[in-house]
Amino acid sequence: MTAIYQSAAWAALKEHVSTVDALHLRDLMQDEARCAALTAQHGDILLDFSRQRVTSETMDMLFNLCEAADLEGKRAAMFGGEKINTTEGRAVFHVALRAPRDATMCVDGKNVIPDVHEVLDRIGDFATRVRSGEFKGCTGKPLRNVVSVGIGGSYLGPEFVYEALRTDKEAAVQAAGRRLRFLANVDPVDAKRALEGLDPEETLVVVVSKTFTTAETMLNARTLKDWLVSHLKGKATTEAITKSHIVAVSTSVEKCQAFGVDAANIFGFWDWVGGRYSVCSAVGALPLALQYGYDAVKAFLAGAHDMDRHFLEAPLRQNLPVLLGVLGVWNSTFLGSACRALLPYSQALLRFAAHIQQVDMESNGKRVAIDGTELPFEAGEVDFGEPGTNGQHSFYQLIHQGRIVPCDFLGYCESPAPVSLAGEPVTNHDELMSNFFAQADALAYGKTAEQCAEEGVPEPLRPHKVFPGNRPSSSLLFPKLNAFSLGQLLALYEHRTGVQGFIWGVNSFDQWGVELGKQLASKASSTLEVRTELSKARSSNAVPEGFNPSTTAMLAHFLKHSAAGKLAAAEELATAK
Ligand SMILES: O=P(O)(O)OC[C@H]1O[C@](O)(CO)[C@@H](O)[C@@H]1O
Repeated sequence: MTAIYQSAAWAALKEHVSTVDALHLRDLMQDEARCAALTAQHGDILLDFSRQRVTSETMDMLFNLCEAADLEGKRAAMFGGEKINTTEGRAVFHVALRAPRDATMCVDGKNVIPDVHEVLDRIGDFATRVRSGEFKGCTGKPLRNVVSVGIGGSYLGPEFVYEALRTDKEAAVQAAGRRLRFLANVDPVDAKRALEGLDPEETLVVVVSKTFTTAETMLNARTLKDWLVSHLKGKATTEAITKSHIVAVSTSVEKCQAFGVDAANIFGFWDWVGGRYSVCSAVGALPLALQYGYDAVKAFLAGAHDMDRHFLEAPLRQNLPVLLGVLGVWNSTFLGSACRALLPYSQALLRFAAHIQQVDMESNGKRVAIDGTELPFEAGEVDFGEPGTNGQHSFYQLIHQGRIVPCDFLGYCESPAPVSLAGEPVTNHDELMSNFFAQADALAYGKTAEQCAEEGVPEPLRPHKVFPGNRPSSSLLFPKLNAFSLGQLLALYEHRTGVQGFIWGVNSFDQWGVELGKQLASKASSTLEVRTELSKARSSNAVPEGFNPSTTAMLAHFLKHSAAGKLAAAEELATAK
């Protein structure tokens, strides 16, 4: 297959850029037929991409590019369980995690759906027993608190969904009297914050790790095990404490058992689930079912599945993930915007951008094509975002008058927590949404020097008050935020990332780029080992070996200034033994 960047479709788009550069959204938005054509709908979800710098010709060319990239073939291969993650020799089958029980979806000729639902059933049963108090702590107390220990894909997705459902009426009822905390960072501050105010007798620790080898997660898991044992040791054996207070989610049952987790308390998933695509597995399903009940999880999975069907079956021109994907490729590869802003006008989605940062940037932040050849263009976008209207008072100055940053605006017609004050002309949600509508238009239309003059802006100030406009954005309008629509939103953005990777010809499902930093970190960590090198800590002037001059100097500075803390820690340990 010809490399996509050598295709006629790619060359045509390159050529077409100058045509679009001669146009301004201010004029394009006057064309009602164009605006109507640049919308798409899935059920009650409306996507309006008329504020994208495209004409119908641009869209035709982008769909030619999809054909040249064999997008539909690659999509079918993914849904067919083929091992499209060639560098790891794995299928990419997160869609199977949310398929109905009667579906048949195979990897290596084996239908994986029975296994998927066997784990989901166990999660439903376990969550019900913990929430009812049938499954108790080792001292007989109900386990009201859950601390989910995991990082990256074993944390960001579950936390995004947890935060999003906190203000959902039904979910809030189900969460009454319960606490769910996340511990991701190896920074001891994160452990302190996660455990703040928690009674160990009422706390269940869920250790979440696809590999069960990630350094941060395993050290945090040992730290929390130590916390439980040190507080409960007078009341039960370590084995009994572990059996009642520690469960695990992983693809490696053996490693979980080696950590001491009882086999009945291990919830598996499979290597065909990428970490950053794992929120629909036990990674998300278990902590969320413990907090909100299993019905919320079922609704979330059903929403994701609904979007999977849409992605698989809808014609490309009416296919929301495909439209968002091709527009992302157009803005970044052809119009040269390296960044993209995710702007949910919903405070409940405060952790959405963080999750999509990993989904998108760990997937498409690649320098070589899937066959290993170097790419002559930059793949991947730099994603960032903040809920509206907060972002308006932070980085919107730049997106209006600084560099061009394509934006995705997300909004909901209904608020999960409506407020309307007597005497106020609009409800609080309407006030929020008026900004949702206004900001996209302000970016598109801008304000000219002539308009500034008409407003009486003094000459010298005009250049500062001109808004160039012509800044692209898409607007997504959902009816309301609940577990089902959250599943739809998640799958929409997962598939958007997949579409871009399929077009760019990269492997969106591996992440070799995270390894070097980890290797160097474990090398540095061995230098900073305290417990066995008690003596070394005393002589804080020990010069670390094996590093470049600047790292050596920094390590020496760190050792010098942290020796005191370490000495205290080491002596405390020595006396404790
Ligand atoms: O779930 P695990 O195996 O602990 O990995 C955590 C995260 O670390 C990464 O491998 C990156 O380092 C992510 O891809 C993954 O989501």
